[in-house]
Amino acid sequence: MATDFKSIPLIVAFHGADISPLLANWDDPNMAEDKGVAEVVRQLDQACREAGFFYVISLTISSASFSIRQCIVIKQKGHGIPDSLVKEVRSVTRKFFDLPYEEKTKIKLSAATGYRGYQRVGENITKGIPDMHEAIDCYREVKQGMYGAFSNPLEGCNEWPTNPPNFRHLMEVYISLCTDLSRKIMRGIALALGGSVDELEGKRAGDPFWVFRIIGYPGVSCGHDMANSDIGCGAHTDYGLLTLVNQDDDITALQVRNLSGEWISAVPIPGTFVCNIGDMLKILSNGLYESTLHRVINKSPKYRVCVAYFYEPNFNAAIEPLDVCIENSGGTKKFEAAVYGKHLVSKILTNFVD
Ligand SMILES: O=C(O)CCC(=O)C(=O)O
Ligand SMILES: [Fe+2]
Repeated sequence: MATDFKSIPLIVAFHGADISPLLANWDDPNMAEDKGVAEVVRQLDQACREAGFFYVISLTISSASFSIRQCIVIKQKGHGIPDSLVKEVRSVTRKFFDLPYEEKTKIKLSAATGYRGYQRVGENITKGIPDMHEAIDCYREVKQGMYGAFSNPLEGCNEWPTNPPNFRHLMEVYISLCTDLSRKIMRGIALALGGSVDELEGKRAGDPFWVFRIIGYPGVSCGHDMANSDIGCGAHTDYGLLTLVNQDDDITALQVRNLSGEWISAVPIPGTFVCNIGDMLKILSNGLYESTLHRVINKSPKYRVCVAYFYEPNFNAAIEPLDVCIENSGGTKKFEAAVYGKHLVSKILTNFVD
């Protein structure tokens, strides 16, 4: 939202590049001195300032059809999420949503399940309006009394379907790989903000919470009542640090708002994640980075699948602007400290009607 961007910047991972990559050097304490890393960090900074959204690509460059001039280059080694797994995650998601409602609702989300599980189309609410999507919501486990009273609503284990049979295993492997990838990207963002490599670890996000949404958006001809709303997911910002969106390759539906209020499509690029920054990173950066408004409208006749992984701070972290960001943004602290878990719980409690 910070500028009038007209497209989402691209960050590319590919074989054979001679630029030393952020992802291959992520655990090197001196990684900031690597020229290749410095270039990635510069471009991450630009993407976060201008759009708050960027693509990360895991294809070989020859199979990607876009202008290399726009790309931020990261070598593939160390990326860690095979494209076959990324696709399989969408494929089992589609199989689950294809099941009859009676089957899906066996893992129904409710206050009693810690807001984990399946929700039907229209059950999730954004700013008072039902969203035209169905979903399975998952969160990192919260044990009873783990963080005190404020975490009570989220206590519980995830509700996984038994059909398709490999669903849970696949998703858990995927979540773990998304956590690793996000941590590496956040190291680049920490440097981009002028902090140390581990600025966004330890008490801030050394033990990161995660949120995981498995989402299906009916197409316009799928028989759902579109009279009330054709919005798959209403305009919102994400709550945490960094989101990795794994979307269908053939449907353009995710839209991102720029400074003048235009909605810019995050056109799918096969083999990529769309990444965006959340409210907690906006606070940490003292507003240098914006958590950009986005929404989803599926105007296609086809059913759209999206699997969104959200990398978050420690659940009980008090998040406030980094000193270096206050200095770099005029010296005034623009946000008071916010406890991440409280922010999350307050959002979740307004997302559902009883
Ligand atoms: O469906 C998408 O592309 C994005 C979904 C989203 O923005 C969210 O779940 O926060
Ligand atoms: Fe979102």
